[in-house]
Amino acid sequence: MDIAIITGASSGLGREFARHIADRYQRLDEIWLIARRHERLEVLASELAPSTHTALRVVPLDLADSSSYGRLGKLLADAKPVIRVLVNNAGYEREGLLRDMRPADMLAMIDLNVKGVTMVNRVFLPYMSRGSFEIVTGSVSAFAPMPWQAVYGASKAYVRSLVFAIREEEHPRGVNIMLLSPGNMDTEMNVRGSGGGKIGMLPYLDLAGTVKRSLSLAERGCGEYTPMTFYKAYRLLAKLVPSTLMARFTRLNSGGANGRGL
Ligand SMILES: NC(=O)C1=CN([C@@H]2O[C@H](COP(=O)(O)OP(=O)(O)OC[C@H]3O[C@@H](n4cnc5c(N)ncnc54)[C@H](OP(=O)(O)O)[C@@H]3O)[C@@H](O)[C@H]2O)C=CC1
Ligand SMILES: N[C@@H](C=O)C(=O)O
Repeated sequence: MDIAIITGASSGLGREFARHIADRYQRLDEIWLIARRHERLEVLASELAPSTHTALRVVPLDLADSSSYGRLGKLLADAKPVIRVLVNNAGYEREGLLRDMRPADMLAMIDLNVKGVTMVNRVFLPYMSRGSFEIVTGSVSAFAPMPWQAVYGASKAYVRSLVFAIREEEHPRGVNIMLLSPGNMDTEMNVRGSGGGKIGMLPYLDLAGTVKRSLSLAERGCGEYTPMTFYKAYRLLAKLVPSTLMARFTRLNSGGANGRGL
């Protein structure tokens, strides 16, 4: 049984991936939609059902909760699928001065963006084989330290490092892993116009275009995709300039002394 799996499918980028995958890979037997909000996933599944022969499986899970990995392992052991496409996308973001942040928010980012993204790989990679590919959603926030988004940026820097390492581990058996590093996207996480800071004035990506291009690049074995020339230039800048100086620059873009939205 050939399947695709999308985490964070209940909104934003993940939901867009689900729509495109259902349309693009009509030969899949099942698509598994994972997120916490069960009803949202059910609505998406019924929206997609009329235009695909692929079965849609709603898998409501909290990927920040360690017990979910065992439950996924059990589902996989029962179904014994070949995972053709994996979109490891669920993410959580809260910002503020680290010394003032709610510990629960900080832990939620670490539990999902670091632990969850890592364990999704551990659980699913053994079921992927030659020709399969994974897209992991990182962020431009990984390129340089991000004052007022310190934990989120660091969690995405972890993702970036993880992806490039396991990409090499998986290459010999023909499984491609691609890091997608988006800039601003108008989703629940970052509703356009809702923040007071300067980051909100940076360009926003077109979700459909980003998803289409990501799938075609990952299919072809690409390892990294940063949409938009503006964010590619930022990636290059962050490579050339020392991190301490970059942090000063990103601090200004985060809203200066008061930070973004504070
Ligand atoms: N929006 C932006 O500007 C940018 C976003 N990103 C990254 O893109 C990815 C997608 O985010 P985006 O679509 O923008 O944001 P959304 O908030 O719209 O989507 C986040 C998704 O993650 C799911 N999710 C959150 N927490 C958990 C959890 N504990 N367990 C399982 N699923 C969870 C949410 O579903 P539910 O709440 O139902 O669990 C939702 O489906 C994230 O990794 C984000 O960090 C990167 C760069 C920029
Ligand atoms: N979530 C984003 C910003 O708020 C990002 O990853 O840049």
